[in-house]
Amino acid sequence: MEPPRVVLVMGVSGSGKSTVGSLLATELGWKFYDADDYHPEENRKKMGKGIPLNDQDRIPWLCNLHDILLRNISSGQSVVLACSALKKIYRNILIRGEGATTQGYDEPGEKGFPELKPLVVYLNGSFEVISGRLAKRKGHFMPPELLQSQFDTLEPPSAPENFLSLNVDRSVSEIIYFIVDNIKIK
Ligand SMILES: Nc1ncnc2c1ncn2[C@@H]1O[C@H](COP(=O)(O)OP(=O)(O)O)[C@@H](O)[C@H]1O
Ligand SMILES: O=C(O)[C@H](O)[C@@H](O)[C@H](O)[C@H](O)COP(=O)(O)O
Repeated sequence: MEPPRVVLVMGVSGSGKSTVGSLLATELGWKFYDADDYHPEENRKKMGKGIPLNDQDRIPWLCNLHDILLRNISSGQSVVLACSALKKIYRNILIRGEGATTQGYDEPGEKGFPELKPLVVYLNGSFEVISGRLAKRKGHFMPPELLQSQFDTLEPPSAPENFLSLNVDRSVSEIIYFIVDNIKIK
């Protein structure tokens, strides 16, 4: 049997993480988690007031998501996670848990636990395209004014991260096709 896998769909607000992540999970028959659903109330209120989150706000949220990923992988369940994961240290926390705040990228994670080695799908796009999409999006707590701070915080994935960078100018179905194709050949 194939070992369980994780795909992390990341990018700034409005890059298409929730849209691509949920359809991808359906296509693959994997479980889908949207990190937005796991923000504590304080984080939602802060973003709702137009104040960007900082490391202190994000680290406990990311640690909780790490635990969720680990539980799924330990029970043999493959997962797609849509999460902004803007900085490299945030992605490292998703993979390795709280210890990642003091560990280097290549140091071993928690002993006795299966290692999470996600495929990181980075949805990249210009400020203009993404802000245009956010301006049209209805009923979401994230104010479009926070987009610049998201770009300022963003650290795109780089080696040795296992990543795929896809431009959001492509259609959602094309993006999903590329991801599924990449998963099949690995
Ligand atoms: N590749 C795409 N092409 C056109 N519109 C898209 C694409 N991806 C997402 N969208 C639209 O852009 C908006 C933001 O997408 P969403 O999935 O909510 O982003 P995120 O979860 O990253 O904030 C939504 O209205 C969605 O329908
Ligand atoms: O780390 C953060 O600052 C947040 O996670 C942020 O990046 C995320 O984008 C919001 O939760 C809004 O949700 P959307 O990404 O769905 O707009």
